[in-house]
Amino acid sequence: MNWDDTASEATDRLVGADAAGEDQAIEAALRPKDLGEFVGQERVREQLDLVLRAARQRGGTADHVLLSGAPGLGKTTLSMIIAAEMGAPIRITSGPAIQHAGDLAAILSSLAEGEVLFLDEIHRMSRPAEEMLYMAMEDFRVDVVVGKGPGATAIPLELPPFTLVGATTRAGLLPPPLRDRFGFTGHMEFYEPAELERVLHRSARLLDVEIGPEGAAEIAGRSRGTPRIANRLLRRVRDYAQVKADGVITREIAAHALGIYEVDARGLDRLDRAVLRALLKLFGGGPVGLSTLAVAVGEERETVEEVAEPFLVREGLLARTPRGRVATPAAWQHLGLVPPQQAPGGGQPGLFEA
Ligand SMILES: Nc1ncnc2c1ncn2[C@@H]1O[C@H](COP(=O)(O)OP(=O)(O)OP(=O)(O)O)[C@@H](O)[C@H]1O
Ligand SMILES: [Mg+2]
Repeated sequence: MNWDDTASEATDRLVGADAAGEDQAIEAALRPKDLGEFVGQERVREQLDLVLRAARQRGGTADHVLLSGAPGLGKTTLSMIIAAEMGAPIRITSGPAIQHAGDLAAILSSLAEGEVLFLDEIHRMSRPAEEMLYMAMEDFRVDVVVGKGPGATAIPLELPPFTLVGATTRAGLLPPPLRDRFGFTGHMEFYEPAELERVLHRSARLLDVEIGPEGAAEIAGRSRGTPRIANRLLRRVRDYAQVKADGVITREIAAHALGIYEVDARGLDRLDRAVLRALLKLFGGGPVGLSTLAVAVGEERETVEEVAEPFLVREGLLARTPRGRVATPAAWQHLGLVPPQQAPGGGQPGLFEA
């Protein structure tokens, strides 16, 4: 068995960026179908638009495209848009699904001319498959090895021109020879609240939910810059609006509903706040070691480090220093607490220092 506790902990969260069970079915329905519908990511969209237009004008296939960015920012969505814009079919697979080079050879040799091959989690492909991919990308050719040992021969196989779209959450893990073979790399950024509001209005329309501008702003502010989270929070708020009110999502309804789910105004959930509160209240804002902090909140080290901390760091609430975890002034402010040095009576500075 291969239980990945950290991953399951992360996907169970309402504000987790990875796709959870319920998401997968509904995401297909909410996916923008063309570049015009795709919200935000202006730079990537503009660049990609040029790449695709030029390819269409030439009547050829588009260059290989690498999409990198955090989970839930729209990489899979964009890959489908690329195929749609090129009027090409799309084949979907992922790095972990390709165990052997032979698996990849089978997929590549069955591609139609101009087809888009979407390779999700491309950083998790096996080494031999990766090497086969180099040649396929560059020369549209693979060597299929027949037989074993000294009698083995490599039979070259011509491939029809195709467009590889690779997606990765960890661009840094890609070997440079692979990265270099993409004609275009799009880095997906976290979304601005105003962009998430547009995503929310669009999704609400598709889900046939009535939402006011302030309701959308309230949800957007809690969505951690991520459309997937925005769409998920929208569904929870919709339930609440339907059961407890007249179905219309206002600022008040959104704030109430997300309060019930313990997602606060900045998008922190119970775990995030537990970590911050322990850091502030038990350790005076740090520095404190990760293990000590994890014990204090009754979680595994990995959960604190991989599930809670990245967002706290991104939000400027927590810093990882060589001496341990340290809270920033914004953390005190967010939890409505006063740092010890400023407390009336002087507090007890130095008490928790190493
Ligand atoms: N720019 C956007 N405009 C509107 N909706 C978006 C946008 N980007 C993403 N979404 C929505 O967010 C959801 C998640 O997007 P998607 O599955 O493409 O993310 P991803 O980057 O592939 O995530 P992962 O890394 O987990 O595979 C989709 O349902 C999609 O509808
Ligand atoms: Mg995806």
